[in-house]
Amino acid sequence: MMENKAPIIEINNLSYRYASEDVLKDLNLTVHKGDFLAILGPNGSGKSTLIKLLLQLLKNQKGEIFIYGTPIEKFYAWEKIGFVPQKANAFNTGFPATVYEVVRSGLTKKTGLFHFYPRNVKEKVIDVLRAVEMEDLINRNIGELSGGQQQRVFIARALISDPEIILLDEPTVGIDSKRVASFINLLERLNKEKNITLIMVTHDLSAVINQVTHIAWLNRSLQFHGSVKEFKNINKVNAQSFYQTDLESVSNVQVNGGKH
Ligand SMILES: Nc1ncnc2c1ncn2[C@@H]1O[C@H](COP(=O)(O)OP(=O)(O)OP(=O)(O)O)[C@@H](O)[C@H]1O
Repeated sequence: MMENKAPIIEINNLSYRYASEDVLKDLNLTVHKGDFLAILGPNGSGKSTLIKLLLQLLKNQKGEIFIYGTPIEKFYAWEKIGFVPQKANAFNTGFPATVYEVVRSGLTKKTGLFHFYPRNVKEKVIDVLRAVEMEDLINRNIGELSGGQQQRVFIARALISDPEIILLDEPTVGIDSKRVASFINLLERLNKEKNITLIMVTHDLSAVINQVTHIAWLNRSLQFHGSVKEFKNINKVNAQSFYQTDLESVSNVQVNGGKH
């Protein structure tokens, strides 16, 4: 059972406000090793704020976050945590960087380790590009790639420091729906085969429900957190008020595994 797995992120009574606006209210959430967690919720529900707090781009105001049991303010092993931003199509065709250079830039946190071993860097870049099936495009200009391909490059960039956790903030925005499926399958593979814990903000429940292991439904406070099985069970009981109405209005999801 998942409860036997080690908790790697523990959020206790976390609240956050910008100016006079309470954005996160009294959040409690534990993520275990190997979870593939989708964070869903309406626009403005605090999803990105939560990710920023987990990356310490924002500092805690109230409540605590522990990573591997360490209070996040005292956590320094950031190479264990990768981040994939919402960046599909972020580079135009003239952007002067190759796929190789973009992936290599993910090593900045570990420069000390790789600085004197340029050959190893190249091997490592090829290795992570292979993991996302992009090794053939290593010398291409990043701006010439599709949004979906660029996101794979960003996954490779996150993978290069051998992270144990990857946070993703709406990684499929701007990617056409055919490619979203293969992108989510890639994430599932990283989760299952490399046992990387994934925490992904998404609007698209139907695209991820068969791959993720857990769902957190956020609307400033946490409305639900549990396994996909528990989520489906709740929705059988409470389909109208929760699954159908709330989520469909947010994301135009087609429930029951419908394609779009
Ligand atoms: N830097 C900021 N200063 C003031 N208010 C902010 C700031 N960033 C976000 N907010 C507000 O906080 C609320 C939550 O924003 P957040 O980006 O966390 O939501 P979200 O769930 O990620 O939304 P979306 O799905 O639209 O991306 C919103 O009302 C937003 O306007």
